[in-house]
Amino acid sequence: TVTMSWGYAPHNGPDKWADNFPIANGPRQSPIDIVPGQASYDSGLKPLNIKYDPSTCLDILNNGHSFQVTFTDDADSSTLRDGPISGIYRLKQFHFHWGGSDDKGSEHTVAGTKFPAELHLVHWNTKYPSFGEAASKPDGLAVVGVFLKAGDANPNLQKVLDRFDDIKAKGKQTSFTGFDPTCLLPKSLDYWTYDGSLTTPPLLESVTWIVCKEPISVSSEQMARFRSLLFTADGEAECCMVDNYRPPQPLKGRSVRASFQ
Ligand SMILES: O[B-]1(O)OCc2ccc(NC(=S)NCc3ccccc3)cc21
Ligand SMILES: [Zn+2]
Repeated sequence: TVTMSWGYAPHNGPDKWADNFPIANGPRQSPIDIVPGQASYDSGLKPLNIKYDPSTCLDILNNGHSFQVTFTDDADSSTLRDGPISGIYRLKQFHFHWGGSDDKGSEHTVAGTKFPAELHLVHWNTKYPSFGEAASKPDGLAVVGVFLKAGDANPNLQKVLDRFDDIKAKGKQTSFTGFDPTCLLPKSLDYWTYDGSLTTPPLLESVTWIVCKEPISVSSEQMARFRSLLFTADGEAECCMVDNYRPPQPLKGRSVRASFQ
């Protein structure tokens, strides 16, 4: 099968994904616009229980759609528990989505507000044997989303950005160890949660979304660094990696719950 070269350009971007991935028009697609006034506070929601082990951090990769930091997930070393989920979910990778300017870039929006970027920490349910298996189950994945807001430089984020010279082009990968992504979480772990999907093909409807209310900071210089990455591989005409976000999708009757009042 010729895997479709999906992307974010007019010819292969979000408006074209349904051609090869009909689930793009499914009942629980992501991202969504979160309207705080319409979210219902659920006192039954537990606080997030996040425990990451920096020794599970493996490498950093430019996959042509974003850059991702990947973790070894053959043990319950870096896990997400409680919150809206049951059982133990293991951290697999984190990545970002961002814009070509500070007025756009996040996938989720808050009452229509776009942030310059959004972090996704991807976890899979250990009731399944692997990430690939879990990715096709309705309770298979749990993704923690964190908004990035323009402001002071973020020294923790800088540790990741300092490796960009090694992964500028699509397919580039370099070792990246000893990083604890807890340092990328906001002070408050108040969150909204709803049932959704991957926001990139194959758009599988297997994600319990957990979107933090509080953003973390990023400076405009740091955002410029994100935009210095390339969608393209060495030898191809250079195309800056920007606007790698899917716009909000129809809620289709879903409810969004809040862990806070
Ligand atoms: O929506 B997201 O951008 O944020 C959350 C999230 C998690 C995972 C992905 N995609 C992955 S891991 N695809 C490869 C794959 C997909 C399915 C099976 C095997 C392998 C994208 C996103
Ligand atoms: Zn993502």
